[in-house]
This record gives sequence, C-alpha cells and structure tokens, in this order.
Amino acid sequence: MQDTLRITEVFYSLQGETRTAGLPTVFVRLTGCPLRCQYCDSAYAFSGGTVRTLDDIVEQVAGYRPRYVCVTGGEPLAQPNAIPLLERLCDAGYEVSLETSGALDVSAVDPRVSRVVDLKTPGSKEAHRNRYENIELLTRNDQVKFVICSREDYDWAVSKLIQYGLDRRAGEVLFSPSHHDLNARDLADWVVADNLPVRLQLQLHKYLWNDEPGR
Ligand SMILES: C[S@@+](CC[C@H](N)C(=O)[O-])C[C@H]1O[C@@H](n2cnc3c(N)ncnc32)[C@H](O)[C@@H]1O
Ligand SMILES: Nc1nc2[nH]cc(C(=O)O)c2c(=O)[nH]1
Ligand code: SF4
Ligand SMILES: [Mg+2]
Repeated sequence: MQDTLRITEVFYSLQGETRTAGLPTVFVRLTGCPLRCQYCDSAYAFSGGTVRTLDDIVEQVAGYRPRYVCVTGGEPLAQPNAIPLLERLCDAGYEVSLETSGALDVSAVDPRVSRVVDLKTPGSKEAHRNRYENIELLTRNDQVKFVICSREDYDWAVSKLIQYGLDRRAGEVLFSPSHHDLNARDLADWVVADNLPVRLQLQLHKYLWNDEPGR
C-alpha cells in the first residue's frame, strides 16, 4: 500500500496571501479540518475529496513547472502524510509553504518549508484551539498570521505580537482582515496609527476572482 492523502484540489494560480503574494504558485488543498472557524472560506474542503498517492500528487505538481508550491486545506497537518509530501516537494526544488491553523504541532515539518501559522483570533470562535508551543519553534523562514474580524480582534492580536515578540521570531507577521467581517481600510488605518511592525495582507485572489474555488 503506497502512502496516500485525501485531496480536494490541485491548481495553479497567483498566490493571494503571505510574503509571496502575487507570485504564480501551485496549490495543493488537503481535505478535512478539525476546526470550524466562523469565517472559513474553504469549507468545501471539510469533506469529500479524492484519495491519491504521494507519487501522483507530486507528478501533477511537476507538470505545472512551478517555482512556488503552497500546501493548504482544510488542515494539512491533520493528515500524517502531509509531512512526507512537504519533504518531497522540497526535495524536488520548489519553494514550499504550508498554511496551518496553529492548532497542531508544527515541529515535524521540513525546515525548508515556510510555515504560515495562523493564530486564531477570538472572532474566529476557535481561539481556544491555539497551540502556543508552536510559537517557540518559529524561525525567520516562517510567518505568523492573524485573521482579524473586529477592533477587539485587532487589540488581541497586538497583545500577542508584543507578548511573544512575534516580529523578532518570525520573518513576517501578517494582519489580514476577515473577508466580509472587517473593512480593509479600517485595519490599514489602525496599523499605521500604531506604527506596527506587521504587513497588512489582502486576499488578492478575492479581488481578482471573487471566491471561486480553484483560483
Ligand atoms: C482556509 S485556511 C487553510 C489552512 C489552515 N486550516 C488555516 O486555517 O491556516 C487558509 C487561510 O485562509 C484564511 N481565511 C479563511 N477564511 C478567511 C476569510 N474569510 N478572510 C480572510 N482569511 C481567511 C485562514 O485563516 C487561513 O489563514
Ligand atoms: N490564489 C489563492 N491564494 C491562496 N493563498 C492561500 C489560499 C488558501 O486557501 O489557503 C489561497 C487560495 O485559495 N487561492
Ligand atoms: S482552520 Fe483553516 S480550514 Fe479549518 S475552519 Fe479554520 S480557516 Fe477553515
Ligand atoms: Mg482560500
């Protein structure tokens, strides 16, 4: 029996988020997630999907001849074979990123991968799932993200930024407005007013392609 993963989709698009926003990227979206964030834009990945071998997935990715590959979901780390998939993608020479909820242990992820760890805010309704031990593991190759739903979430994110010195630990601290919950302009104004060492990120793919799956 070969190693397998349950996969919702593999597609080639422009990275809409993080430090590689705007760069052509292959996305591998793994099926299933143990969380239920109030705002989740990828709920179609909670179930269904197709069981595929790692060989088959790696072969499809190679067909796009990408430079960047992003493994997302669902929650990728909920499937143990996400770890060997990430390693194989690094071995193939791609610049690999992992989008993860921060609720699962990120220690086994290949260090060549840029781990994008989302610290769940109170507005997500899943903040009790945050695994704060992950923060100690972060390096300058990693990124921390806050998806912010309200002024209360913003104040909470600023308190975590200061408490953990996140801008010194991770290569990027990303503040992203929760799409539909918070006006990007308000968040931009708060970040400037407070002179924060963070990057405002908008979800580029939602401006380009609305919320279509596979883009
Ligand atoms: C769909 S999740 C998949 C990976 C992983 N489960 C996680 O939460 O990081 C990818 C990223 O999209 C973000 N996201 C989901 N819905 C969003 C929304 N409505 N507005 C802004 N970001 C959103 C998540 O917070 C997460 O950072
Ligand atoms: N274009 C595009 N960029 C993305 N970056 C992170 C995504 C995700 O759903 O995790 C995503 C996505 O779904 N599409
Ligand atoms: S952890 Fe990620 S995939 Fe799961 S519900 Fe939250 S945003 Fe959606
Ligand atoms: Mg998405």
